Amino acid sequence: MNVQRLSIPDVILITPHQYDDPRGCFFETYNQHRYREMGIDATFVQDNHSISHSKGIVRGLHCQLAPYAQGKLVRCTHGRIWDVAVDIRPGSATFGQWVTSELSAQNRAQLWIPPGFLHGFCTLTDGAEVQYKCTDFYNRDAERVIRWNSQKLGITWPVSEQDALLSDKDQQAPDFAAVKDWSV
Ligand SMILES: Cc1cn([C@H]2C[C@H](O)[C@@H](COP(=O)(O)OP(=O)(O)O[C@H]3O[C@@H](C)C(=O)[C@@H](O)[C@H]3O)O2)c(=O)[nH]c1=O
Repeated sequence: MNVQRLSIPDVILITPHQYDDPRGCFFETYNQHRYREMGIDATFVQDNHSISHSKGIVRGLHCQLAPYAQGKLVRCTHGRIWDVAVDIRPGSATFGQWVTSELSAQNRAQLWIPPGFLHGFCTLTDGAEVQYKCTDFYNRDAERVIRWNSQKLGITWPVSEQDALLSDKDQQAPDFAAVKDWSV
């Protein structure tokens, strides 16, 4: 298993060890003991499976406010995605900074995004499936949505504004700069 802390060190990129044999391969996608050893002291209560049908679909940026903030362990099980996490933890030295990683069915990589981050992704292939474990339950009222290409954040997405496909909710989301209360 390869464990890499990103430029925001609480965000961790994990590549499980893969066991290959003539039948195919095997790898663990979550092991409480091993993940706790690397600093992911989380209890997961909900698993999500998201299917996107084309390239250039953007989901995000989303979070849930405290006390419903969710940590997420994200992986891509079909196709490729470009995954983004934005630090919105009050008082954090890296507040407003973001990290990205390419997750794919091929590279098996997982991104651990702790509570207190916005999350979003863009599909890089025609068809992508994303599965993620969450540390808290979905709560529509606690959800906050921020514009994916917020000028203030300056995230370099792999898709243009014209080509990006978004939900109505994500299209109408406010800019990061417009939000004054980040009590997540
Ligand atoms: C996220 C979620 C949505 N839903 C419902 C609400 C809605 O009717 C439908 C689609 O929801 P959304 O449009 O919010 O789905 P989506 O845009 O895929 O939202 C997700 O985006 C990524 C980036 C995340 O990080 C997730 O936490 C989640 O916010 O599914 C649930 O029932 N449970 C859930 O956990």
